[in-house]
Amino acid sequence: MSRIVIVSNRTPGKGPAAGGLAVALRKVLGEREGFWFGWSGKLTEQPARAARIEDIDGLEVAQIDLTREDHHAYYAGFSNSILWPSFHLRLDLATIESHWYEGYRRVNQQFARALLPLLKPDDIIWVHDYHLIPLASELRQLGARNRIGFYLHIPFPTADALYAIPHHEELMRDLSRYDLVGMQAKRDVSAFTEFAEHQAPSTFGGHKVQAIDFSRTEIEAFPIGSDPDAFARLSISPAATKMVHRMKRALGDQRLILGVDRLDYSKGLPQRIEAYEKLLANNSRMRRSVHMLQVAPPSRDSIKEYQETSDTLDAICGRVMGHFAEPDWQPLTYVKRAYGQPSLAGLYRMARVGLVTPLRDGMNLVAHEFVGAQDPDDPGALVLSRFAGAAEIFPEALLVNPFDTDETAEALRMALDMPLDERKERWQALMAAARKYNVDDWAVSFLARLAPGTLEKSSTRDVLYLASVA
Ligand SMILES: O=P(O)(O)OC[C@H]1O[C@@H](O)[C@H](O)[C@@H](O)[C@@H]1O
Repeated sequence: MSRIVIVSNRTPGKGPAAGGLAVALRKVLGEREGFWFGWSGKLTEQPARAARIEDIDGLEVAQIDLTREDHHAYYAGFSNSILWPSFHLRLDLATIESHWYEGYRRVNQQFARALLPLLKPDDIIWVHDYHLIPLASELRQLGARNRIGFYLHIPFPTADALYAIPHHEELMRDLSRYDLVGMQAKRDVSAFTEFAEHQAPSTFGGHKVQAIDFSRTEIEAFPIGSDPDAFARLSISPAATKMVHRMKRALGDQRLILGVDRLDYSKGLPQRIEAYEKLLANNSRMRRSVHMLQVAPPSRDSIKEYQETSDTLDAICGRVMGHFAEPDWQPLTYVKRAYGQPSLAGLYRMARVGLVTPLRDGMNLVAHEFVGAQDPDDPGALVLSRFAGAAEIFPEALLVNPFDTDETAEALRMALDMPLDERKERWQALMAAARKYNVDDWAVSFLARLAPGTLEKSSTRDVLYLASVA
């Protein structure tokens, strides 16, 4: 049986795996032979030529060190100051320093050179996310003939945003070197197909670039999910229950509105707090009977735009507190810290409203986990951005335009006033979808498509969208 090789920028660490994705991919590697390859998290003077292989809680992990300079250009630079904002349609927040591309490319070459000697001819390689778009090209250039798949965890940009990315044509050509490209949502496959079918002439150097041949590459939507039943169990675990008791002591009868997001400008946090501010302003009866908790662990804080988002959020939260707080009532708690899955599961379960309003998001697993954690007899309501991939899976959520804070405020009011029967009905549909699009089937479906015949597909989920681009 072929081995599976997972490649991603970050590798799983020691101790309990944090997210559903890491758990699912660990499971794939637990059931089959294979290993995980990625950056070690270490920065060195000299680039590492060979990977160090370690056993991490029974999982074989091969890691390489990067130089500080390369890592900066590859991670904070090209990946997170150009690709991330552009793919999330925030060109206003992109820093277009095209020289970062060299570092990005160098790191991808370094990954390929260190990975190649570890490969067997029939290994199936699964590359994850925007940091590693060129990896298949680099491996193929070194002679690898393996089946190689790529999964993009973030949204695919519209054509205009794509054209603003330096070297976008090379990146698209790189994608054509994969056998399978997986995306989160139908809209991403459509955006990709739009580019592939109407490739604009190059704006660089005045010469026409030969059209990219995508005929060997399958493009398909594989919406990622969570393990909602595991989350349901976790939400009544002792650690979760401890958190619930703690919160109940603090909240009394107040209904909880909960947001949990990395502190990232794509998550729409300022707009979300403004919507809550409008809820309180327009519905004085809600004051003292609701409380909003926003958990926002800091992220990528070496990047200026992230620091600015953090400052903006501090100011908005301060404004709401100053305006509505009373000596014995606070409208809002804002926590800039990460919590473990059990505590989060407890918080999700006790929340009356899950508020998930990214301005643009690949999928958004918080929405899935919130659904999984609800009490079937008294479920909370989900207010969800139309611009999260999750909106394609969860039409029974209260879908909002997160830029329209009046609309989000009104959805919050509806969620808080929603009768129990309606909450149950909506939740049952949401839970059925969360189960159908679960993370285990996601991994199996992707691998079955990447290596037909060598893997059994046990999934019952539908293929959402398949585009064949010639
Ligand atoms: O790895 P970072 O920069 O801390 O970001 C966390 C994660 O953010 C996700 O949204 C990306 O798709 C992942 O690839 C990434 O690992």
